[in-house]
Amino acid sequence: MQRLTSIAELRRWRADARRAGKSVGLVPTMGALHSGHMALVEAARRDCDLVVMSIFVNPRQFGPGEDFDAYPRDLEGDCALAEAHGVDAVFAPATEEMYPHAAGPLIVAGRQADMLCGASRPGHFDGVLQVVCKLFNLAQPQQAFFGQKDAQQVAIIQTFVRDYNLPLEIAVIPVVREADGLAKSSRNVYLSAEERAQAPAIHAALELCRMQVQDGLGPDAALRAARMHIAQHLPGSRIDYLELLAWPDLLPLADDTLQCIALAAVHVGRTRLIDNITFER
Ligand SMILES: Nc1ncnc2c1ncn2[C@@H]1O[C@H](COP(=O)(O)OP(=O)(O)OP(=O)(O)O)[C@@H](O)[C@H]1O
Ligand SMILES: CC(C)(CO)[C@@H](O)C(=O)[O-]
Ligand code: BAL
Repeated sequence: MQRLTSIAELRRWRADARRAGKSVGLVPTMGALHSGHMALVEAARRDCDLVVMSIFVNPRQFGPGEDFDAYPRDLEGDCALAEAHGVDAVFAPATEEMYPHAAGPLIVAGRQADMLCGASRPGHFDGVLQVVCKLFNLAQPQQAFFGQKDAQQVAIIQTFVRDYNLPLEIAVIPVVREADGLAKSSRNVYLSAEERAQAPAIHAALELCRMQVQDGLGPDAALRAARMHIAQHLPGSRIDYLELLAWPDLLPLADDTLQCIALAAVHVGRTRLIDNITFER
């Protein structure tokens, strides 16, 4: 596996792939890799000749007071795991390599960024689009792989790719969970033993919401039941949002909505966890 740290090295790697007639799959990550990331790698290996993974904790998607400094970093462990899973190249640039200027031209995410995580993390999705756009331009992948765990991110990136006619396909990989239902996340390491034991209540609440809707209950009643479940099973937590929307456009449910998504962000101690499930009504 090749380890690339400069933009020039990534460009050379990409040019070699083109000369060899190989297709490229990009897996963008912030590192602290787990089996959720590996599901993205496996899909990329199935679909593409070569897989490049980026590992970059992108400062521009963190707001003031967020966990940029505390975010788990383990480049050596990540590279070993990536290599063991057949990643061909890891691109792990320094911040100055990606952002040589203090301020760059901003990409402003549209309507889909005004709610959910975008409402509590203003500017977050502008930062995501900025780094993702640079990675797409550098790696020029035929496909880029993202996790459904970050559902709003997926919707915003898909809209961006469509609106700007970017020449690549976005592949979306289902949420990988622990045996008890907790979505795998690099931030799970922040949880205390007690918080970790209670955290599966988020997924259980989303499932409860799904069952209620599929049993014919209205969205408000289903969301109330889900909120109550979290209050009972995750005492001391704070719900940032818990919503039921149409998927993938993230619009309010209409009478004829078929594809739904139940999404939650919950503060568990000092950790903010997100999760979602999609289902048919
Ligand atoms: N449990 C998971 N299942 C599927 N995809 C995942 C999962 N966790 C992360 N991913 C995907 O991996 C990619 C990189 O995510 P990232 O490096 O932010 O990891 P993360 O575990 O989501 O971290 P955090 O929870 O701190 O945001 C994203 O596309 C994300 O959706
Ligand atoms: C897509 C991404 C790697 C951009 O920094 C990040 O938002 C993430 O890990 O989901
Ligand atoms: N996976 C989303 C990246 C973030 O929380 O900044």
